[in-house]
Amino acid sequence: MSQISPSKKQHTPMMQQYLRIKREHPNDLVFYRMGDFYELFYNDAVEAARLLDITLTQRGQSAGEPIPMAGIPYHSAEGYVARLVRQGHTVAIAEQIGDPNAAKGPVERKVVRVLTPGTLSDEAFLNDRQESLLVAMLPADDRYGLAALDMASGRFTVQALDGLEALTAELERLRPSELLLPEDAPAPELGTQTAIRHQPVWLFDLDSAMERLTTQMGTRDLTGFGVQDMPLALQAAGCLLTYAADTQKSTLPHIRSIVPERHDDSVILDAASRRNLEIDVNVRGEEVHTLFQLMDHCATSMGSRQLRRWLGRPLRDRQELRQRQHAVATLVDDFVFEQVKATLKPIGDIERVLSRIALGSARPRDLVRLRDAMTQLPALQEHLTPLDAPRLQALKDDLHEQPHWTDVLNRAVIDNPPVVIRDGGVIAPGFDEELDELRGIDDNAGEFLIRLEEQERERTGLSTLKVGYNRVHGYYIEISKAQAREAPDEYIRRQTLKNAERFITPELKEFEDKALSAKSRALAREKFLYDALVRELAEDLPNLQTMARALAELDALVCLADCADRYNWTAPELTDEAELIIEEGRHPVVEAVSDSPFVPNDLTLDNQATTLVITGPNMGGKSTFMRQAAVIALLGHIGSFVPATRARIGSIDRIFTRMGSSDDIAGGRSTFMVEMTETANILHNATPNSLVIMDEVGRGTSTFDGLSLAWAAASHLVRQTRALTLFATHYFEMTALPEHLGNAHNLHLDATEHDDKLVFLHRVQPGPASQSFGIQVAKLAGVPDGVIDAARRKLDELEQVPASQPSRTVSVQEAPPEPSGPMQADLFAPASQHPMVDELADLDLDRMTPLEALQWLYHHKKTL
Ligand SMILES: Nc1ncnc2c1ncn2[C@@H]1O[C@H](COP(=O)(O)OP(=O)(O)OP(=O)(O)O)[C@@H](O)[C@H]1O
Repeated sequence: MSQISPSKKQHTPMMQQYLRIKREHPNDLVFYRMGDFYELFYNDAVEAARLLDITLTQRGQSAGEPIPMAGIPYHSAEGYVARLVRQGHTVAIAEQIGDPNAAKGPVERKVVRVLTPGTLSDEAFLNDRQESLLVAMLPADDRYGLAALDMASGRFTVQALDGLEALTAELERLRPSELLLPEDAPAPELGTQTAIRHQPVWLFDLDSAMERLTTQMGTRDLTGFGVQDMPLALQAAGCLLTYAADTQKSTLPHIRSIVPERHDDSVILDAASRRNLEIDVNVRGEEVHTLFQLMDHCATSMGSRQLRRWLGRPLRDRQELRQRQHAVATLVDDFVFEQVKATLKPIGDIERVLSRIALGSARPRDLVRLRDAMTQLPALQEHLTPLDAPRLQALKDDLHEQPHWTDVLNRAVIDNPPVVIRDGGVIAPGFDEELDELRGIDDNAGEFLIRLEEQERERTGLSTLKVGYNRVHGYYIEISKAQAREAPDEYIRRQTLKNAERFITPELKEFEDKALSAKSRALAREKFLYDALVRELAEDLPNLQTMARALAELDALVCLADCADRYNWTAPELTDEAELIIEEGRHPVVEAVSDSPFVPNDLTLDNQATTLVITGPNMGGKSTFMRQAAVIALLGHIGSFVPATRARIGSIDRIFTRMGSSDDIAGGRSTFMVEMTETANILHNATPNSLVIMDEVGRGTSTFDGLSLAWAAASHLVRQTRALTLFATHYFEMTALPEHLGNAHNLHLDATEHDDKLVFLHRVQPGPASQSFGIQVAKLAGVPDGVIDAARRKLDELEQVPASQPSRTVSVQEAPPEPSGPMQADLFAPASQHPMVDELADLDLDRMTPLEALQWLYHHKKTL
């Protein structure tokens, strides 16, 4: 493949210019503007041709070698750029900025913007219901500084994290589009959608970061933002801002504050729990059947993104939650939310419009959207004024009317402007006298030409004479070939066509000069007025951003009220105890997608009952019951109503879930290893205020190992951690736990056999389950009859195993569980007569090599 030749001298001047630009953007695909095309050269061309499936051609030669080239029409560039950026590439747009007529040599060109996955603000590139985040991360030992920016809204946050687990959880929550990290740091495990960019270490320097941040915020220091104790995060923030500003070639005026997100302020969900609870992506990584999808009835995309943020970061601040809840209750009353929602509906994505205004890339329709939003403010005021909720009143104040802007935008912009300002036709008549005058000349042109045509036809007596205009040759008088010879002498030939001749006259030329200059002057004037308007709006950004954020929050609150009404949710009582008490709770998503009626269930987790051991058949509803408890706790912590007739939700600090996982092949960990890693995390980090959900812990290994581990983990949670724990298991032996530990209780779900059919009741009852129905469920799942019969026979056989043999299960009475005693010995108690056990007891492990031990195991395994 042709490489860029190192010798610059031999290249054409244009190529020299290109290579200069390319040298500054070695890692970007450079879109080099040439007339109506963006051209890519050399390796960029090859890469783009492959990625976009466009033709790879050649453009002459430079430095004695052919130049590979691929071109994209300027008008359709947006779609191509979007595709490249979505695939994680970066694109540098080099525009012509000089005047082609004035330039000697190639027109001056400059990179005006670099488009990267995490720094987009254009509508065409973004998912309107989801943020696209640029995140920078700085590791130091086992601590991490993290900064996150949503370029399209200017929301900028920082946080300090302890440990890899916390980092993974945060990255899972933020799902960055692009991640910056020092060049010497290894990239963390992430979803494939994140583009990783290593940055020079010096970009993370603390002093430069402080300088950059204070300049950005226009403050002397950062004390006002409460971030001074987070140096690592600030270093990451500094690097992030440098990178972001560099891509936009702008100072990013819409970033006006830096918000610390402290771990302790929110209910922490680790990465696995976020996935298990299917908050905004389901376990298959899709958005269907998620809590977010169920709840997102927001009127605006700003509201949807706010709701997603709330769900992603449930809060512990009771005051804040109570205020939200009060607002939701007020909106539910008398269905006020319906009116407010209808008023919000016509409002566009003002948050993103304002960012484009700040970045100077706002389009005419953005201004119309802003105007339309402002038109709704009086109605919102009217709806909100009588409502007695402090949060709604605060929002009402932020949504005050904007008479100045409503007036200016109404006068300035026509109703349905074109997509871009390039060809004019955006500024309304009557807004600017000079523009009106220039347009007047242009508008009168039509009349003048008709008059001229009539006059000339009459004067010359030529019936085929007509006056016309084309872009290349300008105005002309056209006469058919047959009559052309009779054209008057002062007619000057301009163009010869097959059947006609075209002429110009001094009068028409004079008119042309005036009309064309009026046209281009009008266009220039219009662009000037448009830019001035955008600049003026940008100066009022703080006020306008407050409005946009209030709109987003109001919309999200209205959405919570809508859900409360639509799904029949109620206000939970938020308490400060370590408790979770639910009456007739439902799982909102299962309820919504299920054809059969959902069976509501109660739950009490408090200091008398910290652990509930849940047994019951497969498909009985254990996972659903546990998940719904977590979802209800989570909803309570975003200020929402919950799917239950009553709920008391204590102050929950973390939600842990250990549920069925798959192999982490990429990470080189088996199912069992993943399961144990997650269990270890819970045992280390859960507190009495944590909600812990354990589903079938231990099933990934042999029965005895699994049961022992499950038992030990559950006992630890009851005795040491005292976390609010739901523990579902298929080990019936686990139901003996409550006999030994007062704070543990049994619950079960049941099924009955009716006419040889299995009917799941889905009703949670006190006490342990009586049987497991595993074989019946297998039958239901379509396992062949022959296999089912064989399984039944095997089951009978196992159930008749004499007590001296290792049994399939350990009955409740036999169950070991002297909690303080050594678990393993107890569990093996019924099997102690087995000769292998005696032999095992006689082994002198201290004198055996690992290999000998392994050989012993192999030997006995063979005899099984
Ligand atoms: N309370 C309920 N009311 C109605 N249907 C329910 C209820 N709970 C669960 N279901 C239905 O039963 C199905 C199985 O539930 P779930 O996965 O919770 O069972 P499980 O006991 O955890 O099964 P397994 O032990 O095989 O994991 C759900 O997909 C749902 O359709």
